[in-house]
Amino acid sequence: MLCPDIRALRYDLDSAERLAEAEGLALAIGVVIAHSAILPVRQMQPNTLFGSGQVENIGVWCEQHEAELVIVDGALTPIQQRNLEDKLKRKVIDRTGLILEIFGERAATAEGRLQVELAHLDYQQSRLVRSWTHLERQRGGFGFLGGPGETQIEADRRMIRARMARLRRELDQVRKTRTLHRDRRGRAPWPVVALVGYTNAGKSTLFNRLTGAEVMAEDLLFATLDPTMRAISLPGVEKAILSDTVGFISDLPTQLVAAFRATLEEVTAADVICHVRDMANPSHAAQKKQVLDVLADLDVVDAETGTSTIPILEIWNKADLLDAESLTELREAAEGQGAVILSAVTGQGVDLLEAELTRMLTGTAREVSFILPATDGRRIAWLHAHGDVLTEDEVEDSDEGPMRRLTVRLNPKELGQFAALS
Ligand SMILES: Nc1nc2c(ncn2[C@@H]2O[C@H](COP(=O)(O)OP(=O)(O)OP(=O)(O)O)[C@@H](O)[C@H]2O)c(=O)[nH]1
Repeated sequence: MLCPDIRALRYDLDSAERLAEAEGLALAIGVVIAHSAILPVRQMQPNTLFGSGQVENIGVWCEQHEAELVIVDGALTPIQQRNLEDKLKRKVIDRTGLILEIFGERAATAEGRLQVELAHLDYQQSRLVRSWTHLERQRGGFGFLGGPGETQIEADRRMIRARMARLRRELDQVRKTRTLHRDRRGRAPWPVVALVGYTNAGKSTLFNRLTGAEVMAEDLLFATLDPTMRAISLPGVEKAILSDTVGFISDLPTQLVAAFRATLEEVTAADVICHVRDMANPSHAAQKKQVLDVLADLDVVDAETGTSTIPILEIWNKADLLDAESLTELREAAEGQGAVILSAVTGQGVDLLEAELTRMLTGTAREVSFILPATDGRRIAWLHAHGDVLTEDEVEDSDEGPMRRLTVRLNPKELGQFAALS
């Protein structure tokens, strides 16, 4: 596992933290790490990224440890990858390749799988295109055109393009179905709580604790690629939906940002976002920034002011790993910031989280539209008595007799009461 420390680049995490994260990612797909190194790169070498002395050292490590795979936690051009493979006589993958492997292994839903395949093809295509232009330039230099190489690469590119077009159509279809489901849920009288957080922060553990579900308890990064939704009950709120999301990681390669944005769309429909943070991790501040950047990307948080369109509750997790002194300091800070300190593993503090969620959910009113038979005087009167009716009109051309459409502001508790009327 090689972590290039490239002088010309700015990193959010320091190199030891980056290496630790990358090792975690590799472990998540069952790679056994024989040797790790941080390699300073003063000047990026176009052919091999690393300098020739460094490449030699890598070769020695590979021999010593009988390594089968070399992972470079950075971006390699197709040429660098090929040259390194030639010199080291081993498979070499870069960070995008590694994350694609993980995503590929973890994708659970149809949409997740389609997205992973699309991202994979996109990655392959860029490699083919680039090596093709490279070949073309060479051929031009020798003064002849065409040749067997070109036809093969052209054919590969055509095949990839066709497959990508088909995948996009399938994805569109899956998304339409998902939106339909979400609309249906949007009309359902249950508030949605979305768990977000940096990878390994403890979202799945907390999700299991709150829902009582044995979903995944392994010590794995990316235990969740696709949002998982479950109903939870909170004191005072009849029912709420808890959704777990994919863990955020630093430096997500751009091809993947687009591909995985959709898995986070659930977050934009949430009533409350719980941001789970691993307070025992020394990089928790940098990790928080990464999470807020992703939320800004989803237009949930304003990148300039830091204000959010959806209330965000910070959960300071892994309290059991902190010493008494740090815990006292955190308690004071949490009070000022409205954060909840807990341990998803021991369960300590989870009752405080439930109480805070109840408070937030019963406090926030939502705009909901109902279409009711005009003859249903009881429920229409109930909405006027309990909610804030914003609009009320007749639905034209209804097949089911005269209907009325009411747009009402109700808090989740009232929504639950209204549902219980029918
Ligand atoms: N000691 C301690 N360990 C915790 C706590 N919460 C989670 N963990 C551990 O942290 C690791 C990661 O937990 P997960 O729940 O899988 O983390 P996640 O945020 O869902 O991770 P991704 O799926 O990668 O996004 C596991 O080994 C958990 O057992 C906690 O409160 N205390």
